[in-house]
Amino acid sequence: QEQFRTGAPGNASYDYVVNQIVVIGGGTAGLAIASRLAVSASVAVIEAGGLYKQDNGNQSVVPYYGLVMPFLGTTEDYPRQPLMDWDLVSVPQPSAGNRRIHYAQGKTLGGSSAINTMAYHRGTVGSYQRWADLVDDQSYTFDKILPYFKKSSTITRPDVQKRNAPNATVLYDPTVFDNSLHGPLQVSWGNWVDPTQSWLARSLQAIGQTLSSSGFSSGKVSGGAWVPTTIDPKGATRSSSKSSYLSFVSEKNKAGVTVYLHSQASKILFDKDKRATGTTVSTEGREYVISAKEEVVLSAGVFHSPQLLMLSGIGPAATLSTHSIGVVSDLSGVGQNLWDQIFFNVLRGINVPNTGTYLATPTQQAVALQQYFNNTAGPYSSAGGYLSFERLPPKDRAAFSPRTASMLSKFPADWPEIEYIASGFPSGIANLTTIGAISATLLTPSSRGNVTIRSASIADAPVIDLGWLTDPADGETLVAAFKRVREAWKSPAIAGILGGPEILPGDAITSDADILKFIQESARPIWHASSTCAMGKAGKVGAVVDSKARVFGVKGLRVVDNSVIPFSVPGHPQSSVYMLAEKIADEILKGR
Ligand SMILES: Cc1cc2nc3c(=O)[nH]c(=O)nc-3n(C[C@H](O)[C@H](O)[C@H](O)COP(=O)(O)OP(=O)(O)OC[C@H]3O[C@@H](n4cnc5c(N)ncnc54)[C@H](O)[C@@H]3O)c2cc1C
Repeated sequence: QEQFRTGAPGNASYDYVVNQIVVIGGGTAGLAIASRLAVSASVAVIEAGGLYKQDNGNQSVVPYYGLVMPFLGTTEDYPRQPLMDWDLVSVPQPSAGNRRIHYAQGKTLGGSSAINTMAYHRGTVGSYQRWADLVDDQSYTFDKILPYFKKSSTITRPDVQKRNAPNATVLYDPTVFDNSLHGPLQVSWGNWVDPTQSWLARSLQAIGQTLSSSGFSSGKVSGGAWVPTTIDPKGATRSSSKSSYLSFVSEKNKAGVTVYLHSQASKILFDKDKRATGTTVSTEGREYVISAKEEVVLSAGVFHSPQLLMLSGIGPAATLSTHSIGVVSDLSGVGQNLWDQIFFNVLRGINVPNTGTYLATPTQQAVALQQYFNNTAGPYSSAGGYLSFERLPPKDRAAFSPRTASMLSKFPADWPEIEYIASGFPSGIANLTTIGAISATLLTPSSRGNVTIRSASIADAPVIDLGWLTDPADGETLVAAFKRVREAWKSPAIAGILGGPEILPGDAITSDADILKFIQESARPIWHASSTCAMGKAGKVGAVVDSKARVFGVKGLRVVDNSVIPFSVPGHPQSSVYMLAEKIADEILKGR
């Protein structure tokens, strides 16, 4: 049975609580793996945050808000929401306008699955083959992991009547889902389509990114599609790891998960044989130990998993010694190899409505609310939208330096370089309904960042260097993508809706140097950072866990979250995070 504890257990100031398995971090991967393991083990989940419905209300439940939550702002002066977000701000990024970037991460039961923008799709056949090769384990090829993708998700086809959008036809391959498995995560389409997006989709199709007939979940990520989202179609609400996996396990009344809310793990403990025995935890200022008879699973996410490893004596020996932390396992890769995908927008005025147009006045909002409550439809049910992926065409690659061409040639042939997203928002400018945005996201970053610790205390946030644009190949690729975005904006398919010249960066920006400067000054995170505790072959420099997610050099400790995926999967990662949790849960259950 699902249980929540909000205070420290027992009355003493220092207690022991023993479970078979302790999962640190009740986020996307953490709740998925805990729920599966609870079939036969007693599992404790230690989560630093609370319950998002209480702490963030509709914002993290109603799909529309997923796209506009204010605390997702990326500048240093973003509106803070400490009940939901870790308030992480990077060090200045010298190759990106020297900006410090606020990088939102969910601090709540459900983790980042409770604040993400819900797009759901999978990586490419070639990218998973790369994963398998990097970790020397062919059980990571697409064919072999497909059963875990299927096990984790249930798809519901779009409700065409409610969507009421003949120009936004959904195409996907139903054979790569299997609803008979009752996968906890709900995948469906919003019952509303932003008119701006269906217009801008045409511009991307007009420049050669044709509509994919199979969508993006069958191992091909190319061309355009209306992407499905992690929305539960029953009430048109967010499907997070909490609302899906954790509710699923309690419904099935399995052995049970005990969740410790507002509880921060501060140090993983080891016995003399370097076996993980549990973790120290602090709840509302009280310190105690939660012990694990079998194993500890660390699922604290891309920034906090490496932090906790280092605080516990696992990491680069030099870093540990700087902070007087005893070395348990000297692993140079902990906190290194940070991959991140960044994007920029090119904005133009357009004269078609956007979703916000329908929510502009209190009367409109009241109508929309009724549509949402009575019919799970209307603007509040909107999420996801139109995504388009491509490898840049030969004419655009022709400008690449030999080095950049060579860096890009190292990616598998089916790995797209750029993702384009079409969106729009109210303009606030007289006689102009909408500011349309076409963004380009870099999916083949060569720059790498890192995470380290500020001190030996969990109270100090990790130090994050995103490494943005430090490799010139990334700037060159994004300059080429910028030109593709302008080509889309200039396509005759949308000439009739344009209202005035380019708003951002503006028609004066034409040289490669100026375009690059614009990109450096405006690049933003799409929040897909990964790979800071990379999975790899035993003995390979930089590898932190093996292909079963076991940490090298110690026993009884695995890391299962987006930090171990050895690269940023092309596109949006949550499906792969859930897949990994399912795969490792299977592994653990088989070994019990
Ligand atoms: C704003 C945003 C939008 C995104 N949009 C999309 C999208 O549309 N599609 C998509 O596929 N992906 C998207 N992503 C990415 C995706 O959501 C993440 O990659 C994924 O959720 C990461 O899962 P995780 O398990 O690695 O970490 P998380 O889900 O972040 O879980 C980590 C958990 O550990 C907890 N924790 C950390 N440290 C401690 C500690 N010391 N003690 C106890 N608990 C701790 C945290 O509070 C959190 O609950 C988005 C991410 C963000 C932030």
